[in-house]
Amino acid sequence: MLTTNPFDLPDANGDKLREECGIFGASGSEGAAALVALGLHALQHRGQEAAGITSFDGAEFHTHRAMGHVAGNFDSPAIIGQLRGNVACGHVRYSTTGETALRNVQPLYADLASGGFAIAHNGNISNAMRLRRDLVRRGSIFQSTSDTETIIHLVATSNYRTFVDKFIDALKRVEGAYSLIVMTPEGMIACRDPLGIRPLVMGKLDDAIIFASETVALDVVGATFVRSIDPGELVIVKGSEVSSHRPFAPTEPRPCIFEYVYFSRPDSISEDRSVYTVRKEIGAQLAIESPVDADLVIPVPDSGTPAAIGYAQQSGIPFELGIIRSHYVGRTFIQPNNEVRHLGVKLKHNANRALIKGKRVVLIDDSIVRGTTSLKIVQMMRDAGAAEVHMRIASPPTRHSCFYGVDTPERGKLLAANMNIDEMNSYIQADSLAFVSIDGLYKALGEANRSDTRPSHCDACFTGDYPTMLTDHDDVASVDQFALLAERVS
Ligand SMILES: O=P(O)(O)OC[C@H]1O[C@H](OP(=O)(O)OP(=O)(O)O)[C@H](O)[C@@H]1O
Ligand SMILES: NC(=O)CC[C@H](N)C(=O)O
Ligand code: SF4
Ligand SMILES: [Mg+2]
Repeated sequence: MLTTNPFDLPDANGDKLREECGIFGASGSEGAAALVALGLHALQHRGQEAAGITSFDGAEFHTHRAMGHVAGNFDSPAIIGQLRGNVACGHVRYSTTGETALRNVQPLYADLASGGFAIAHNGNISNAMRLRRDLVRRGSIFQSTSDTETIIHLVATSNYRTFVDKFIDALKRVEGAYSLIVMTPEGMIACRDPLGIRPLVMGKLDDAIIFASETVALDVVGATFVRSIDPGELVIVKGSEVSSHRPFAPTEPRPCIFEYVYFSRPDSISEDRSVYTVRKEIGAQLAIESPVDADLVIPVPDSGTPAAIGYAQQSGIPFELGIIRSHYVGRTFIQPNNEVRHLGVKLKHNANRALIKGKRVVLIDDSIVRGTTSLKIVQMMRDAGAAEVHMRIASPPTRHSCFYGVDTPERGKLLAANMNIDEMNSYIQADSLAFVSIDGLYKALGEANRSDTRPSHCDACFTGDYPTMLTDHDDVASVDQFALLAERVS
């Protein structure tokens, strides 16, 4: 369904696996907002729907939030100039709860009894609906449909005395995934949920303390990496004073393994591991587990590239850029609907014909979600004259939805939730298809295999083993069950 303007894309309908959000905070830096804008720019791959920055000048909070990219929204000196103060935090968004609308763009802000409160959140609260219902019954008036706003109301209605105690009380009532940066008149707090599902790191730039979703954002602003925020840790910055608090009972962390597969930028360091090196290692595992006789290893750019280098090095098959990617199209994960997604893939990738003709090629991509990309790329290789097309995927089949800050399509739309590998192979029309095993993925992280009893990461989208309660999901399921029962009874 094309309009007369082929680039005039219809509104998002939210049924595609999207990425996450990115958060960045700076405390103690003159013109902190400019630094935050640069940091958010480095995190743009994590969220391209909307961006926002809130600053505090010692007396007042200032906010600018808008739909669209960081560059378009924060490249004007007038806007940056109005975000006064030496403390600021910001957010790039992909929505997981609440529609793509200005009222849900973060940082969210409220005037509480304790003063101003701004919050930037990466993750998703898996009992937000239940909490919201209870809060609304008790009189809370929500301004947005975002899960993040429940934290504001829980803080506002907490019976504890100090702000920090109210905040901790609120966190103890939410389940799911959250990396947060919050600002109050007293200072900045950065924290991670007890399982550390979403990432968050701390850096330093002269006297300023920086918090960011990924280390790449520290690099971009010239900050040095200090350490990761620990799962369940709150770091409080008040002027030049930094203190660490651990209000939760210690648990085995479960950071998201998909950060290594796709979300993080390859030049980031995650939990002391280079994301690039892990991706190469996954490719090498894939070559060990699923070798193929071929002439060329070809990456599906962008995020298939490091794994393809690993596959080529391990197999000895030459690596070539057999697909050229347009730099003017973003990630196709985020294309809003099927028609546009197909168009997007064609706009984005093109076969390097001169290289392909008559060759047996191994295509390497990081993941298959709906299969849109694989289907197109295999066909593209055939059209360019490939003799054989073998597809190798640097993650296990994505069979389950994510409830922790990644907007996965519902299960029914995940190719691997509906088909076995042979069926998927027929669907994408490749000569062969293989995925790295779940143990192979853990081997790439330096572990012997996946521990079934104590897995070191969240890998629920591959295994269905969710590390937290999923209250809202279960509520919906029980409502559905109830409706089904009522239907049967009537
Ligand atoms: O099976 P699908 O539904 O097509 O989704 C999977 C594809 O989407 C992602 O690429 P994307 O284009 O989003 O980003 P990238 O440029 O970082 O690879 C991923 O790397 C796969 O190529
Ligand atoms: N992807 C995310 O981390 C989203 C944060 C939050 N749940 C929102 O929808 O705004
Ligand atoms: S379900 Fe998948 S994408 Fe979501 S947090 Fe777990 S590993 Fe990451
Ligand atoms: Mg891709």
